Order: sequence, then structure tokens, then C-alpha cells
Amino acid sequence: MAEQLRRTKIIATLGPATDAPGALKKLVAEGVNVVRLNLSHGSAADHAQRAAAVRAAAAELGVEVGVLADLQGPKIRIERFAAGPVELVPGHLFTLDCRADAPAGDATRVGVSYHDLWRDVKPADVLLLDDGLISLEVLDVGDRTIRCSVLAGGRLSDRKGINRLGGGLTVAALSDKDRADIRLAAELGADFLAVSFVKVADDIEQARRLLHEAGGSAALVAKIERAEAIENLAEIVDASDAVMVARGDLGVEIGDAELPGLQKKIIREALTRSRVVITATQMMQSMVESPIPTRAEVLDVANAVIDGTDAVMLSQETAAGRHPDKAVAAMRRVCLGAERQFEPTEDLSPGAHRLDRTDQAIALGAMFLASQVGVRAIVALTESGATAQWLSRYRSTVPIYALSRNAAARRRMLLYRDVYPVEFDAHGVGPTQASRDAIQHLYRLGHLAVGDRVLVTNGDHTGQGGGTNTLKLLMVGADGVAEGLSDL
Ligand SMILES: Nc1ncnc2c1ncn2[C@@H]1O[C@H](COP(=O)(O)OP(=O)(O)OP(=O)(O)O)[C@@H](O)[C@H]1O
Ligand SMILES: CC(=O)C(=O)O
Ligand SMILES: [K+]
Ligand SMILES: [Mg+2]
Repeated sequence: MAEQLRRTKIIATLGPATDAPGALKKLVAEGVNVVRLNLSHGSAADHAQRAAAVRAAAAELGVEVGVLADLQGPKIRIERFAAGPVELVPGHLFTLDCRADAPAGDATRVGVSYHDLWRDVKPADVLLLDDGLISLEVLDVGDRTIRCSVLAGGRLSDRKGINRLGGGLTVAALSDKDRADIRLAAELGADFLAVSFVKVADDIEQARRLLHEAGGSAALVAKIERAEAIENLAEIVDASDAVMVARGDLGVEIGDAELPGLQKKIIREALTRSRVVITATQMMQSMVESPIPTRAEVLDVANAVIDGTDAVMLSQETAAGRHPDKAVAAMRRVCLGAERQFEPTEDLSPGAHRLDRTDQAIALGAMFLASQVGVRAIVALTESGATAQWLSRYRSTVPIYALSRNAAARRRMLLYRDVYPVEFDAHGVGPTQASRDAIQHLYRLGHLAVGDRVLVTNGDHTGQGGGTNTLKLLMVGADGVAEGLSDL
């Protein structure tokens, strides 16, 4: 039997743990499709070096890997400790020092990045640190200091985030650092730009404008991690290319008990609006230390796959964990298992997905036919990747080979569930010949075999983005030469 293709895509965050010699290459070999540069940590030089290193590793292995740059956004963080991580003990006092010149922290106090924080909190507020692993209750607020009692303690290290339970603790949408980082993302040639703490569609439109001004062409990812983003979900999804269920901050802003329902809601909203969706944070958290995931983590990753996510993401597990490559291997294994055991059921009735464009209609036609006559694959000849995006919004079991000469488009398609981008240039031949050449190319690569039925989508004019307007049903003949078939 042919090796099972993995349909769900894997994103891994880079960091100190992936800087070790050979570490990146292992990660890529284990199946990472896209790497995330978290612009909340490290210098521009670190990110440039990591982007170059991952491209070198991918080239060496003969695969394509995309780069996602994740803006810090208006996240409030603690500053650094004088002598490494501290241990917070429940019931003990801990003070947040909001002065600009606060000294490096210790087990009793630490500075914060937002110097007006003391104006925004009041006694009895609960502050959550490190995505909720540690919590503090505000006792009193003095001049530039917030005195707290530790509710849930634990190890606290430099630059962890602070949220208030119930939300509402953030400053303006795009900071000066974010603006500089958008220019950095353009310089690095990032394939995806993730915008943190989005509240309204305009946050995405602003980021897109700044990115274009800087010469970037990345796809825009809206991180859904605030209460306001849930209220404005439809307009934000429409304004973005992809959305991320950013469970770390979302869980502390809205309460962790709401996460399962919100994850399903965000994934459904993304798919029906023809957008891509990433599920992120603490998916394999115990693997920061442990070489194997917990049962709960296995179920969590599998459930995200069953919910219909395009991609699952690793954060600290790969950025600062002890077993980055094992975390990727575990994710791959669990995704494959979930994909084997659960047959997606897609609603192909009219109205279940939006149809605004001809290429979307062709994609629906292809999916409907695939479900009726049974095909080995859908082959999409695509310039911009748009047809592959529309095809992949349906949850089916048919692999979609997306053939494009455009490397940037191929890397963007790396996030789409069920889509396998393949480099292919039709070299100016007409559409009929291009479809036949594409099938033979996939046959020679070993993706198709004699006797396979395939659906091909194409445009009347090859090399035109958004021009897909034809659908063909063909069979692979001897030597991979396509033949028509009259009987089903
Ligand atoms: N590039 C990096 N350099 C140093 N440490 C990193 C880096 N990336 C991640 N880490 C460590 O891993 C932890 C978890 O990674 P993650 O990317 O989820 O960060 P975060 O600060 O929680 O994220 P976000 O700002 O996106 O909410 C970080 O808090 C940090 O301790
Ligand atoms: C990824 C991220 O920013 C979060 O989960 O909060
Ligand atoms: K970030
Ligand atoms: Mg976040």
C-alpha cells in the first residue's frame, strides 16, 4: 500500500532549542511544513539567521518550507530576572514594578513592559502570567507598583505575558515595534504575517497596507485571542487570508472552559468563509520536558484535526523544549491516526460555502464530482494558488496536487489541508496540453499510477491568477499519458 499522505499541516516555532547544529534539519525531515518566527522574542538578526537556516535545511532535503512571522502585538509582559527563573509560592507576596527604570527582578518583584499598567488594574483583579500557568490577585495599587498575592505559583521566567482574567488589558493595535517588524517580515520574504490581538478587520487591513508598502506579499493571519475578536469574527475572517485559534491568550481572556466551543466555532467560520485556519498553543506542552505526549495532548491534536483545522502549531515545544524533533514526530503520528480513523463528511449542498467567483464554482464542481465518481486525486493548475485554496476548504479525503510555477504561491499553499504543492511550469503550451503534461509530471514523480482517474482544474489561459474556469475528468494511461474516459 502507498504511504499514507498527511493531510493536516504542521507549524513549528523556532527558538534557542532549534539553533543547535543539525536541529532544524531534523525538524524539517520530521515533516514541518511552515516555521514560525515569534517576533516577541529575539533580535532581527536572530530571525534573519533562522529564516536563512531553515531555507538552507529545506533546500538540502529537497522540500519546501514556509516562513510565518508572528508580530508581538500589544502584549504586556514582565521584564527580566537578575538570576534566571524564580519560583512563585502560593500565598506569598509578589510585586509588579511599573517604573521604566525597575531593577532586574527576583522572587519578590519584577518589572513590566507597560508602564501604565498600575493605572488599569484594581484590587481583587486576577492577573494571569505565562498563558495562565501562574496567577496573582491584586491586593493594592500604589504609585507605579502593583502588590499581589500569589494564587497559583510555579516557575516564572523572563518576558512572560500578563493578562487580566476577563480581558481588557491592552494598548493600541500596532505598536512601533510591530511596524518595524512588518518591514522586517517583508525583508525576510516571510510567506505569512500573523497579527496578534486583532480586534477589528481594520487591524488586518492596516497591517496589509504596511506590508505592501514595505514590498512584502505575505498572506495575513489574524490571531483570534481577544474577546473583541470573537464579537467581530466574521469581518475579521473576511479581511484575512487565514486565522489562528491562539488558545494561549484566548484562554486567559475568555476563560479556558470556553475554549473547546470557540475552537470549533472559529474553525467552522473560517471554512465556510473559505479561509485557512491554524490551531495553536499547548498542543503538546508536556513535551517541553517529556519525550512523549500525554493522552490528553494526543486527544487534543486529534480533536483539532477532526474539527477541521488546516494546521496544528507547536510553540515552546520546539522553540525552547528538550525534544523539538520528537514533538514534530508525535504531531505527525497523531494527525495521521486521526485522518485514518475519521472520514470527513462534507456538506456539498448549495449554500454551505460562499460562491463569489468562477474558480470557487469550479472547485465546488470538482469536489462534488470527486464524491460521486471516485477519483485518485484532484490536479489544480494554479498561478496564485487560489483554486487550491477553494478546493481545500472542503473536508474530503481526495489529495489535491497544486501545480504552480510560482514559488511564493507554492509556499503559501503549504498551510492548506489536503494540498500538495508541486513545481510545474506549463511553458506556454495551451491548456489541453498543459493538463496532459501535468498528469505525466505527477506520474513520473510517483504520485499517480496507470488506471488512476483524476480531476483537473485549469484556465483557458495558463499563467493567469484567478482564471480557473474548466474541469476535466481524465484517466492515467500507459507512460502517464492522459486519456479521456467515456464510461464511469
Ligand atoms: N525565539 C525565542 N527565543 C527565546 N525564547 C523563546 C523563543 N521563542 C519561544 N521562546 C520561549 O518559549 C515560550 C513559548 O513560546 P511561544 O512562542 O508560545 O511564546 P509566547 O511568548 O507565549 O507567545 P505569544 O507572544 O505569541 O503569545 C516563550 O515564552 C519563551 O520562553
Ligand atoms: C499563539 C499565541 O499567541 C497564543 O496562543 O496566545
Ligand atoms: K507573538
Ligand atoms: Mg498570544
